[in-house]
Amino acid sequence: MSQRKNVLVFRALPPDLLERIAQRHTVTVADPRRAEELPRFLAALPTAQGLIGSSFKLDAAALERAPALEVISSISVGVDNYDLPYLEQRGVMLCHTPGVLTETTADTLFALILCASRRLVEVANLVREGRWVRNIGEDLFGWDVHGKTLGILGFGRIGQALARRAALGFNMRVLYHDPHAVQVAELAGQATQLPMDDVLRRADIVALTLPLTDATRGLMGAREFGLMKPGALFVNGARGGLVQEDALLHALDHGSLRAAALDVFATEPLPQDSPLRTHPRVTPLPHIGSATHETRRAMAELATDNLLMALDGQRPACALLPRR
Ligand SMILES: NC(=O)C1=CN([C@@H]2O[C@H](COP(=O)(O)OP(=O)(O)OC[C@H]3O[C@@H](n4cnc5c(N)ncnc54)[C@H](OP(=O)(O)O)[C@@H]3O)[C@@H](O)[C@H]2O)C=CC1
Ligand SMILES: O=CC(=O)O
Repeated sequence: MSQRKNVLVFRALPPDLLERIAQRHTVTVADPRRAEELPRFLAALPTAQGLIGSSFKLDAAALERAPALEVISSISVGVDNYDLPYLEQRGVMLCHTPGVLTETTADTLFALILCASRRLVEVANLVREGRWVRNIGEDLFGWDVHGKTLGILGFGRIGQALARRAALGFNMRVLYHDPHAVQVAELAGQATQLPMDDVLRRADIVALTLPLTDATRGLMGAREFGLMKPGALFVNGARGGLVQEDALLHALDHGSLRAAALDVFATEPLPQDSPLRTHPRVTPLPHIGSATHETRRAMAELATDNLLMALDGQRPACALLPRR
């Protein structure tokens, strides 16, 4: 039996998974995003050997308070909340949850495409608010999705799952950009890799499915929105920091972007005074890409497995750091 260690759980876990961890280690549960729990979180950091949670920025300054730390097990695939060079230099293991959320997140992205193209929120509100008194007119017609060209920036797990839905389910052409030359056999003839600017120029719908890093922060700015086809739809299911939000608003209000469908924002939760919250041509979601019962459960299980393996001195398959 390995040594009992201190684990700080900074995002709610299902009770049975908490119990699994507590059988082996000493657990503190404290969500730093809740003001009343922050003091307990800060008090537990100095002795914590394992951290498990998500949706909270743990930068170098925060982790300086955790000198005993051995592993962070993130309940997410994205790891932009962590300072990777700092963790690498300290030798702290970082694990994440790739794969188990891929299909659900691609579903969400495709739902956003359909929702924004067919204006589902607008017309549902018309019915709810008792304004459906005659057949709708052209002012509320939508745009077809089937047969269009979908551009995908970031052709990894989620990008490919989105491409499959588009090409195989909706007869769409797929253009994608990724640093790797990725080929997906079942999409042969229906998905083409191009430089990013060509994807932007040629796609009717552009979707982001790439990670937020120092290299990709602010990737979509005025120049990039300016390259997009007149009347195109922009979809972000990855991270808000990839987009210069002022440039997006400008493209909506003064450029030729038709609409934006966004699951993620530069600041989350979206500030009350953000123009993106109420813009008539923005479909905003509260970062729900992976938020189904089944997938959130699978993510929590995988993160728990990762944590326990790492605290046992093993390297889980989902360890990103230390790099091999
Ligand atoms: N909305 C939500 O709730 C969710 C959002 N996400 C976000 O989606 C992201 C992608 O997840 P996933 O598909 O599993 O990750 P993957 O690593 O499988 O795919 C991302 C791909 O994007 C590539 N990439 C990196 N930089 C660029 C660039 N400048 N241009 C084009 N492609 C680039 C990566 O290449 P390389 O490997 O070389 O870096 C990789 O092939 C996550 O990082 C996360 O931020 C994920 C889940 C849910
Ligand atoms: O945004 C979600 C993630 O898993 O990353």
